[in-house]
Amino acid sequence: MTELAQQDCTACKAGAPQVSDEQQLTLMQSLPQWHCLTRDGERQLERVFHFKNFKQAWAFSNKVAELAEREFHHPALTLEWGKVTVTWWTHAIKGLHYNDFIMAARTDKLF
Ligand SMILES: C[C@H](O)[C@H](O)[C@H]1CNC2=NC(N)=NC(=O)C2=N1
Repeated sequence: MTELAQQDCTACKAGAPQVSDEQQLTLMQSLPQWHCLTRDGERQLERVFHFKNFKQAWAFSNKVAELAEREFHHPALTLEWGKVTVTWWTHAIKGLHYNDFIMAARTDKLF
């Protein structure tokens, strides 16, 4: 099986299937630093990345933003001194699509 981070996102629009609970369990094994939570009824993937200072956190958040724009799939990013919280989910389906797991794996490669 191709590593998650090597896979490409697929075009996703309203009506696309969310990943099942079983798929989620399997996929999360490749993302040990991430956790799955539910906010406003929507499943999301989230990881907090830690840095020595604000400047390093800022640089990392820029890299994630550039990745998102390239793939046209965008996270929530919370930038703080020494910390970046990255949250992936798919707005169009109000939950988790396979793309979100690919993007989380790609985010790990930027760290
Ligand atoms: C208008 C809509 O948000 C856009 O078509 C794209 C852009 N980036 C996106 N990013 C995420 N995470 N989910 C989306 O549904 C999404 N849709």
